[in-house]
Amino acid sequence: MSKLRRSMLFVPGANAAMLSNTFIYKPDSIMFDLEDSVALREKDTARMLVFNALQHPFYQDIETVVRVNPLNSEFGLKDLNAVVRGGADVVRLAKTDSAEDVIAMERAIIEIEKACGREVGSTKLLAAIESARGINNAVEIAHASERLIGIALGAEDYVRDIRTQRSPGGTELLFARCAIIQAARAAGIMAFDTVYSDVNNEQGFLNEAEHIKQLGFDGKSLINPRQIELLHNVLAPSQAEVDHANAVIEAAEEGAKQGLGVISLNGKMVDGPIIDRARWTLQRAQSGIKQ
Ligand SMILES: CC(=O)SCCNC(=O)CCNC(=O)[C@H](O)C(C)(C)COP(=O)(O)OP(=O)(O)OC[C@H]1O[C@@H](n2cnc3c(N)ncnc32)[C@H](O)[C@@H]1OP(=O)(O)O
Ligand SMILES: O=C([O-])CC(=O)C(=O)O
Ligand SMILES: [Mg+2]
Repeated sequence: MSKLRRSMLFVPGANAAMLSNTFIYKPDSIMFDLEDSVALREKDTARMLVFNALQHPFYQDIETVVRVNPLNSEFGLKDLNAVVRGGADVVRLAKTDSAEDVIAMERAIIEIEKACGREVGSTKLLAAIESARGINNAVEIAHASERLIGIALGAEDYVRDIRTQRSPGGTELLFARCAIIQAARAAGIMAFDTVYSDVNNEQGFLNEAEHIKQLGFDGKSLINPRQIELLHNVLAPSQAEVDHANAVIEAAEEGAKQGLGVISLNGKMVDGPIIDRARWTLQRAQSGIKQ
């Protein structure tokens, strides 16, 4: 079973209090941020705080992702050094516009891994696409490095770039979301949706979570711990789905004994993709059932 990455919680890198206790909320991944949530005058402090947090025992049993500043900024290479040496599992590239951005980041990581004795290839990458140009290049970006665990949408920057704003139904993001899903699946990597910024709007968050589940995303970037359980519950299969998946597997096994490739269950066709889907539902159920 591939690693679960339903919830990836952003934590502002300069916020010492949040850095010291975020692990208690148990998101699937913690995403320390050195980029847009950190003020310019706090960049150096944030880098040091995140470097220390990465090495703390509390963060050894949870996946750590760090969003670094772009390499062409004055902070990018310093961030990368701290993050790779600190032992982050994954580096998140912000504002990825092209495959070259990923390749440049990979080259820089290789140098640092060699210099600090970290196994070459052990630092994974996650590319966030946040512009029209990036969406146009999503396929190349998704294939740009063996280190990529996935690609993600960054919608706040994206809507600014295409000159609109986010709406409750997300019409303005449909093209970008589908482009990301398509590119990720074709490359065999994961797809992550963007943050929902209206923190106190629980119903709006739930609607968006249902929408991105239907589109096929593996998970979503989050900005607040209250969003974690809500998201996990939306992404979990219901008891009825689990019961149906078990019935499909049983019927498929019975059909296989009789040498049948396609069978009927309660008047509905069951064949290869439907059986695969049932197995996937049962795998997801191991992490919880919808309440
Ligand atoms: C467009 C982008 O780039 S998005 C990515 C960058 N942005 C971020 O990282 C923002 C992360 N989120 C936050 O900073 C905050 O959640 C805010 C500012 C959005 C809302 O803050 P608040 O209104 O204080 O949140 P809330 O009242 O729900 O906080 C409850 C508790 O959760 C903690 N908390 C809130 N957000 C986070 C977080 N992202 N990570 C860890 N802990 C958090 C608070 O410190 C508080 O803890 P306490 O009870 O021990 O005092
Ligand atoms: O990647 C995200 O979801 C957050 C972000 O930077 C954006 O929306 O611009
Ligand atoms: Mg952004």
